[in-house]
Amino acid sequence: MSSIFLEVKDLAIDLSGNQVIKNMNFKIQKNTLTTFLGPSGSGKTTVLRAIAGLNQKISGQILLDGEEIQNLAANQRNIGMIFQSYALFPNMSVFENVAYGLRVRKEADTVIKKKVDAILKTVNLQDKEQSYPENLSGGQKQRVAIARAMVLEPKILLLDEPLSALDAKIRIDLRNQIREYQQRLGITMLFVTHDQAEAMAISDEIIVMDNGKVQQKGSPLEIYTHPQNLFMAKFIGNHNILSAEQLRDLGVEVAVDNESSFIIRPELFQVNMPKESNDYLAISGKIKSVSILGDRFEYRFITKEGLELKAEFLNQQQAFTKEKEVVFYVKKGDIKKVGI
Ligand SMILES: Nc1ncnc2c1ncn2[C@@H]1O[C@H](COP(=O)(O)OP(=O)(O)OP(=O)(O)O)[C@@H](O)[C@H]1O
Repeated sequence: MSSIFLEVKDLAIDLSGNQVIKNMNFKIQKNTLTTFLGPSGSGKTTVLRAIAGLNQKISGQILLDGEEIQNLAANQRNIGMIFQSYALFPNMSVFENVAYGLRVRKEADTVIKKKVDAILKTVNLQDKEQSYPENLSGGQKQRVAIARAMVLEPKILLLDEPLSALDAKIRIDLRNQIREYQQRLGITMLFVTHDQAEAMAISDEIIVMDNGKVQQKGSPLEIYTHPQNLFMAKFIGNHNILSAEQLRDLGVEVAVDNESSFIIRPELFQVNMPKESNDYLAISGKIKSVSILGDRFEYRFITKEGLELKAEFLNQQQAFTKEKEVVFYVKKGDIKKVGI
C-alpha cells in the first residue's frame, strides 16, 4: 500500500521580484516515480530546488515523511539530487566518487566497501570501479552519479533533466534503467523533464506545469486521454482542437459557448464504416498531406466544411495518397469537451 510521502502546500517562490511559483499544492506517494513535465521556464527546476533546500526563500510548507522540512538546511533533509551535468569529481575513481558521501558520514571502511560494491553492481558498473570519469561514456557517468546519490539511501531522489545530455538511444536505455532501480530498490523519485515521451514511459504520475502552476496531475494514461483544459490539450499528444461552432458545422449538436473547446484524438478515427453508425460522426474530406511517423501514418485532411484535421492510422492499415477523397469515422462519445 502506498501512502503520502511528500506534500507541498501553498508553495510560492519569488526570484528577483518575479513570482516564478504561484501557490502550488501537490502530494506524492511513497515508492513511486513522479515526473514534473512542462515547457521551458514553467518552474520545474525551481520547485525541485525548493524541495532540496537550494532556494533562498520560499513561502509555504514542505512535508517529507511526516516532517516539515522547509526550514531545514539542504544537508539536513536527507534528499538526493541528480543534475543534467554529472558533477562527478574528476580526480577520484568511480569507487571513490560513489563512496564520497559515506566517507563524509564517517561510515566504517568495511561498510563503505560493501555498500559501494552493491550499488555499483545495481548500475552495472562493477568492472569500472577503478576507472576515472574522463574514461567513461556520458551514460556511464550518469550511472555513477545515480549510484552516488542512491548509496546514501535518501528519502527521496530528485532528478533534474538527468538524460538531456545523452544521445537518443542511450536516453531511452537509461530512462528504463532508472525506472527499474526505482522499482527494484523501492525509491521515491521526482523527475524533471520537458520530454513528453520520457515522462509517459517511466512515470506513475505526471504533474504538468505551466507558468508556475500545476495544470494537471495524473497517471500518464489519464493525462493523455483526459486533458482537463486547453493548455493540456495543446501540450499533450497531437489532438485536434475544435470550437463548439466548428463541431456544429460538422453536424454535432452542441451548445455554442466561448468557454469550451472540443478535442478529437487523431488515432480514434476509423477508416471503415462502423456497424453502429448512429453513434459515429462521419467526416468527409480530402487528404492534404501524409507523414510517416514510423509505426503510423498521419494524414492531414480538409473537411468539406473547410476544417483541417489530423487522423493517424497504423501503417499496416490502408494507405491513402494526397488528394484522395476520404470519409473517416469517429465515435461521438470520443469527442471530449475541455474548459479553457
Ligand atoms: N535567479 C532567478 N531570478 C529571476 N528569475 C529566475 C531565476 N531563475 C529562474 N528564473 C525564472 O523562473 C522561471 C522558472 O524557471 P525554471 O528554471 O524553474 O524553469 P524550468 O521549467 O525548469 O525550465 P527549463 O526546462 O528551461 O529548465 C523562468 O521564467 C526563469 O526565467
